[in-house]
Amino acid sequence: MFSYLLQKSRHLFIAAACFSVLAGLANVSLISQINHAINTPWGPSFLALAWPFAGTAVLILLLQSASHILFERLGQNAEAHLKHYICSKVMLTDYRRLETLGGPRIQSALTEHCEKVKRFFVVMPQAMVNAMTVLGCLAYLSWLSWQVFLLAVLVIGLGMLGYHLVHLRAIRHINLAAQAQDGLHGMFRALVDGAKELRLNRARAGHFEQKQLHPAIEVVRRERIFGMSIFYLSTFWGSFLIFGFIGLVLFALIGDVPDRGKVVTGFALVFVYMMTPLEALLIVLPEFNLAKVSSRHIDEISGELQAAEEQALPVGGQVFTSLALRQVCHRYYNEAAGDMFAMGPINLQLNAGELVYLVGGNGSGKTTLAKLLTGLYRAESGEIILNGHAVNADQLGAYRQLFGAVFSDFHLFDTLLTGQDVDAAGNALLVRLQLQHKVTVKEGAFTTQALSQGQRKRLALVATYLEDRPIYVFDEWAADQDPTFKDVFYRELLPELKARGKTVLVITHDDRYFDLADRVIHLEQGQIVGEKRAYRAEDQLSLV
Ligand SMILES: Nc1ncnc2c1ncn2[C@@H]1O[C@H](COP(=O)(O)OP(=O)(O)OP(=O)(O)O)[C@@H](O)[C@H]1O
Repeated sequence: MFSYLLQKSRHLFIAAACFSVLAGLANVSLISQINHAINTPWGPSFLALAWPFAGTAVLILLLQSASHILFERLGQNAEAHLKHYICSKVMLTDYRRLETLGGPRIQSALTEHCEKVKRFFVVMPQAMVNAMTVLGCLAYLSWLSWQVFLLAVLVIGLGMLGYHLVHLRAIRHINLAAQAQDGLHGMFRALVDGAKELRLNRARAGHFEQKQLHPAIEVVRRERIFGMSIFYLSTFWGSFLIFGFIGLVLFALIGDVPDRGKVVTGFALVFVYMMTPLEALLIVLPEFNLAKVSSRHIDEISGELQAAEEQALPVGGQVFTSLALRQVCHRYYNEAAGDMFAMGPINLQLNAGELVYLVGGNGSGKTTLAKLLTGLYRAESGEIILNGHAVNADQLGAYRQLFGAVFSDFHLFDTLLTGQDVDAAGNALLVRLQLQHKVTVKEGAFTTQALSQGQRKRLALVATYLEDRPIYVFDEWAADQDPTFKDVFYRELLPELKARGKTVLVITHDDRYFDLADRVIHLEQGQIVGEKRAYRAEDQLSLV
């Protein structure tokens, strides 16, 4: 991911890196000027050194500011780019895969991991300036004494080897913390979404807080402390080597040379000047490693978010006449519980203008069948036949556009994207569903969503109704509506849709209205066990 991001903004990166490198070189030039000034006697030639000094200092400030601004820009660009990239992958990913992957992992990729990758760019300019300063100081050292220079290279080599070994260990802890953090995102959601349940049940709240939330926070805390402590211990190792190096040079290597004072001052100046950037460099290294870990997590998650190919529907697929599931099968496997739910083989045909009810006990597979029918799930085996033509996996995206649906866990968007002026039609529907005093449709959007769950479900119905698709699926829409709205739904809206030639599949337990359906299909344990045409209340569903 890093190389891709760098590649994408390479011009900006090169410019920012050049500013950083120049700032580092200017830093080194400043130290040689200081050393020169220390060894120049007072007089006009000494005073003449002030102007280049001032010029170099101003140049350093300008270069550093420019590189900071450019790297900040790079960081923000990288974060925004990653968010766009992950979001569009999520949008295109197979629905079932998304269900399996789970919201918390995507959430943490979009927040924490993107932020850490951004930090890479934010800390980069200072790291580059520091690295250049250290390299420049080393070059200056080599000019002062090649023996000292070789010793410095040896020390830095040893330091880097130690760092590498230690960081491998630290990253293991940081990874564990990242995994626990993914779980925490789910818990944070439960903290708000489950606020009612938690307040109504102290035992549950206690269990959730003590056995789940706190332990997970604790794991993140502990593993991050371990990981980061190891990182900082490696900084200690680096500083230890530097002190050892300075001691060796000052007390063992220089010896009794002529002009000893001048030589020692020169070395001391370089050491003092080099120490701060070297330490800053050591401290910043963990951030690079954290960014690397996060980038790997983003790679992993986006690898799992596989977009399907998009192809148009088969010829003649656009004008809907009939739809059939042939030998369609699907399985859920719950690894944790060692449990499996198998649906199918299902054979089912829906024709244009048909009103079909799908009934069955809880957990019999009605919603799963609706998800297979609408193309949200890919069948493990079997076929979907649209207007007599098989729909292949790559055509599912186009196929899904035939449907308007309200599932029981619907999400209500503010805007009604129907491509035409729907305010009048929307407001007329709101009147029929007695919501006109609460909400209106204005410029293609609902004026509010601050309504009861049943009222919001009526809004979802309005939004879907206005989409004007050939096939509608309603998953227990009426379950939480009062009798008046059940009547409006079953006796007015559904027959109206049918009269407009729409095909409607209604998942329901409302047996009072079964007689209004053209067909009632009975599902149990993932199998169609009965079907009745022109159903009457006294009818029993017969086995197929
Ligand atoms: N996302 C999922 N992951 C794993 N298993 C699932 C998932 N969704 C449903 N199941 C399993 O599939 C079975 C059928 O579920 P489904 O929601 O299709 O039933 P349903 O007939 O719509 O039930 P209800 O009337 O309660 O809404 C359930 O028994 C459940 O074990």
